[in-house]
Amino acid sequence: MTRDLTITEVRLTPILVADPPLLNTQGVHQPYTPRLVIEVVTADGITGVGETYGDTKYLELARPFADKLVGRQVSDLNGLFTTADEVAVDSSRVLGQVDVGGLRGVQTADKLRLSVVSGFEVACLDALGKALGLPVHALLGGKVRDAVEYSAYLFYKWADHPEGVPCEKDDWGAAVDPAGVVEQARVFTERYGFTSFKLKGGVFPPEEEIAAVRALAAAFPGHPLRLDPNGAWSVATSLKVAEELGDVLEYLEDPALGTPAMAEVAARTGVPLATNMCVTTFAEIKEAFTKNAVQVVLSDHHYWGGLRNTQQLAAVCRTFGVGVSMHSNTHLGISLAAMTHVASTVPNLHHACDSHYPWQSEDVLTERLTFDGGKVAVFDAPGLGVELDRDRLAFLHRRWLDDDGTLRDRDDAAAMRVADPAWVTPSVPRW
Ligand SMILES: O=C([O-])C(=O)C[C@H](O)[C@@H](O)C(=O)[O-]
Ligand SMILES: [Mg+2]
Repeated sequence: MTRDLTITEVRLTPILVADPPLLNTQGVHQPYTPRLVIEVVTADGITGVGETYGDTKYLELARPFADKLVGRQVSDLNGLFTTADEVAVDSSRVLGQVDVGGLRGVQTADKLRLSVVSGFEVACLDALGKALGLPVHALLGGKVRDAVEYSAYLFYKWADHPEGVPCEKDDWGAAVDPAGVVEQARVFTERYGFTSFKLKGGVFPPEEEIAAVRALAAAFPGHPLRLDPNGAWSVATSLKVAEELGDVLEYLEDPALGTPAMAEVAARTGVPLATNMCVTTFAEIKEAFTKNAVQVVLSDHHYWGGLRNTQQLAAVCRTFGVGVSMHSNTHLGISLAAMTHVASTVPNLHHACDSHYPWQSEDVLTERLTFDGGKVAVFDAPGLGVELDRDRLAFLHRRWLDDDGTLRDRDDAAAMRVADPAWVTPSVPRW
């Protein structure tokens, strides 16, 4: 049977999804965070879905990009990149800018484009898979595992967003000390069966975060542990933490900011270093790998440009003997499905991937994805194997429409200022 894979329509739906008060070195998560849901429709009436960042700068690019795709084939995945290059990026969005205050490294025009392309690539792969009756992992060459392991992503957290701020309540409670962190980890294991743990650090002075990791090690002996202060420490502080926690850490994630500082730390500790901050583009690989600055790259299909670029990154890492795993920030089930498909095809994935999904009480799918024993089973249904819940999508879009603009761009420092008007983004190194 021949199929008409021509794209006849692209729908873009920006939404705001509930987010708990999770703390990081920049500040705190807003009560609602923007995401963009992308749908591509083919001449045969097949719809593919994708998801990416929904902040204004991404929407500004996604709209003209979407217009250019009408009339093209969903199978023309390579063409997405050349088409994206034709869309102008407002230089004020990228010059001297960093992503989410630096949490995802530098901001460049290319990275901005790739962050948009990734959502469309996933939507095209979903549509193509549905048209061919094949799961996305088959389009990527086939899965090498039937389930993908994720780690519990622990956060220091307030019980509630600041008083008076409209928000959705969550049932996780507060975690602002070692006992709270261990309790949160227990809930993660009970609800999802995770066996490895990552703590988002850079929030409290290093001694307190060392104590929290020590408490985790005592509560979960032998389980892989990670600590990620998002580059908040000096080289000296990073080395001190590495020395104190070296016996229990699987890796230390971005202890210090930038490749030269990471290389200095790496040269003086045996603890492996992971990053989603100094290697975030192909252009950054050469310096980091030749300086031996990182031992694990945390890929993220959103900003690396999609699932096939993630496979290419994994191949480069394999060539250099560098490990690979996955970074995550707030995302929904479409992206978790996409992450799981690509992760299932990467042979050299030796660490459990990060996922924020357990923190998201809201989704746009008819059925939430589930973790069993800390793993997500790889779907074998055509495409991504997920279905959009149009009522939920409309509800979350209505929230975005009703917002006066304050929540449409993620800003953890601004969210912190609601609780602490004197808060300024800490200069780095903070400790
Ligand atoms: O370094 C990381 O793993 C992240 O930046 C992940 C997320 O952005 C996390 O820090 C957050 O959302 O606060
Ligand atoms: Mg990180």
